[in-house]
Amino acid sequence: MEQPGEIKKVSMAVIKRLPKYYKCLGNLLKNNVERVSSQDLSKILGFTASQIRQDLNNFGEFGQQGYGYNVLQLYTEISKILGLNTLHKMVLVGAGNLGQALANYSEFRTHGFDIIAIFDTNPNLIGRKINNTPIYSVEDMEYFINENDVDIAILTVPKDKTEKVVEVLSKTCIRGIWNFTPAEITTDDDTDDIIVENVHLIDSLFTLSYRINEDKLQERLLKQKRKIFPDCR
Ligand SMILES: NC(=O)c1ccc[n+]([C@@H]2O[C@H](COP(=O)([O-])OP(=O)(O)OC[C@H]3O[C@@H](n4cnc5c(N)ncnc54)[C@H](O)[C@@H]3O)[C@@H](O)[C@H]2O)c1
Repeated sequence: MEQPGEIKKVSMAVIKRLPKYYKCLGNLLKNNVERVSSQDLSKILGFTASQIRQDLNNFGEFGQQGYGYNVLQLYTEISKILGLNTLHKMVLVGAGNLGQALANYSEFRTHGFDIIAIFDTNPNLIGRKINNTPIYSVEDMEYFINENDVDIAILTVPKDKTEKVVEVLSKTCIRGIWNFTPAEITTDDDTDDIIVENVHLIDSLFTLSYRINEDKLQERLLKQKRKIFPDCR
């Protein structure tokens, strides 16, 4: 049986829900809530209570019948699983529109993700600071990353520059790339050890568009149905 504190491999679907649990438990802690039931969590999060019990069972036997979950214990455990109990050093590559917006977002630091350097090729940017973080020449990136044991690179360079940057990153100790460019980062022998997480706002917008369309379609179908069956709800 899994003991609290032991970490086992969990599915990607569960991992994607973990930040929601983490934020929710954090809010409960702020409100001095010591324990919570899966039913309470279900009301807050919108997942079914049985889904929640199943998800959280991945991390040990935290829940007790009639007691629920110990909020602090579960919060601490999820923070460990998400790797939030350690400080992550990050660099940002590409200090343009998006890069500057991300560098100015102080919430990353609050959660232990510290952007310690920014790299760019533009001589007008090199030497300046964004949110107190210095911008260096991309020429110095490889040395800097290895010297400072950086974990994560945030990629906000133009699409056609991505491959070159990734080539350099693959020679460093970087473990993860948070890729905001539209470029597909292919993993070869060099980049195999680097985990890539893609963020595509456009995909999210398309999903929203699909849902709006679907909603409109449902309304249209309902209107047509009501014409034929006026009592239909
Ligand atoms: N993921 C998303 O949802 C999303 C949203 C908007 C933009 N983007 C993408 O993010 C990237 C940046 O967009 P932007 O609007 O900030 O562009 P931008 O042109 O304003 O900024 C790009 C920056 O990268 C720098 N740069 C160019 N080559 C470089 C290199 N080899 N090394 C380091 N820096 C280099 C440029 O000097 C510039 O400062 C683009 O690929 C864009 O398509 C993604």
